[in-house]
Amino acid sequence: MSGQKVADQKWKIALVGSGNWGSAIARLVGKNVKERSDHFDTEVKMWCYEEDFEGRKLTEVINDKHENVKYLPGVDLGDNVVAEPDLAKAVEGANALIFVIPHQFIAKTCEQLEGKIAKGTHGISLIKGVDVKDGQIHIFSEVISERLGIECAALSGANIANEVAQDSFSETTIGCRDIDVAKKWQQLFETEKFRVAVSEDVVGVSLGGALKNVVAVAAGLIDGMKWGNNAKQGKLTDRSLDPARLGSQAAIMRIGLLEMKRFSLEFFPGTQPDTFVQESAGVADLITSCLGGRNHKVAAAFVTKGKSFEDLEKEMLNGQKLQGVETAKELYHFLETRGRQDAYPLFTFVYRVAYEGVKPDTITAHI
Ligand SMILES: NC(=O)C1=CN([C@@H]2O[C@H](COP(=O)(O)OP(=O)(O)OC[C@H]3O[C@@H](n4cnc5c(N)ncnc54)[C@H](O)[C@@H]3O)[C@@H](O)[C@H]2O)C=CC1
Ligand SMILES: O=C(CO)COP(=O)(O)O
Repeated sequence: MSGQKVADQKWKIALVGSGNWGSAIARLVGKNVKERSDHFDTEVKMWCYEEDFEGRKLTEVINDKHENVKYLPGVDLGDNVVAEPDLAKAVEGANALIFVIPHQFIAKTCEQLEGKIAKGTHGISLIKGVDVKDGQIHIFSEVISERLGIECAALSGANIANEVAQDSFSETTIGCRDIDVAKKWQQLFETEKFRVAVSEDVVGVSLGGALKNVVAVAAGLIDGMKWGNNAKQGKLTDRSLDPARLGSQAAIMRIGLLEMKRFSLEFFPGTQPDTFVQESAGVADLITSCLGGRNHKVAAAFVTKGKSFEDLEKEMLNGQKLQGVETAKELYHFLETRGRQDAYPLFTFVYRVAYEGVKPDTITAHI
């Protein structure tokens, strides 16, 4: 592709991932490439980490029904989205890769891809999390870029997969330093109902999505503590917010947002503080996740059911993965190596509740 302007290149897309968000994005991208076939190859490969589904291979069922019956049931993915269990085959011939797997699996997945990706391939990470190793912290665009030797942008925003899959209106942010490449990604993802803004702040876009997951856990704990009576009366719903407690939620979001910003500026100098307030990847994603995401839902159940996060993830998410609790652990260990846990009381509190048995109702003594 060298020498050719990005706008004139025809991109062939492959997704590395096929979970709840992966499938919703595969559907959206699948529709767009059909409509924009001058710019994109019309087949979209989707790598599936293979598993059995009711006695059959999940990939076979997806390709038969054009539906990810496990991770996005009831949604037509389109006949040009092709599930592929072999990672190397899934990315073969693609020159644009969308990375969308739970963050704990990216290292292993990159390991399998090393040496298999052509120079000049474009990447974008939709993963919400951070990579912490040997006292160092990185965003996943950097990890992918370094491991695979390709440029990698980021996409993050207030995007609940099931809502995007129903074409509800929402916004997102692409972080990409090369404006021509950013425009091409925008052309791939944007629809009338899925608005895509572009920012050069790849780090801010990535950290907004990663860090808000920890805050969403705290928000869920708050809701869980106030749900006691409703739960007993059988009125508990995924999104039941007690109107009398909205101030508590707002307090968690405000405190959380400040920690997110402080953390980003301290450890990723050059992050643009405006990203957190102006972009969907910042405050909008924080609000959405604190009101309605999986992290919030499971954290509320942690209080009401008294089970571990690990057990609740298995029980409530049917194979989908929580990112916030794992991220809280990674942040805690990173901060510990620098003696900075006390500067981030909310992040630290979430870690202590999840892993050290600290009681959620002591939150106000900690933050
Ligand atoms: N679901 C959502 O609403 C949104 C999710 N995200 C982010 O996108 C990323 C991916 O999330 P989802 O697509 O929702 O995934 P998910 O939470 O549905 O996770 C299930 C996926 O993980 C795969 N998996 C399980 N074990 C694996 C392994 N060992 N190696 C590789 N893959 C394995 C499963 O096959 C399945 O495809 C996460 O970082 C998440 O925070 C971002 C925006 C919205
Ligand atoms: O990132 C998300 C919404 O933007 C989804 O958050 P959860 O993983 O908590 O569902």
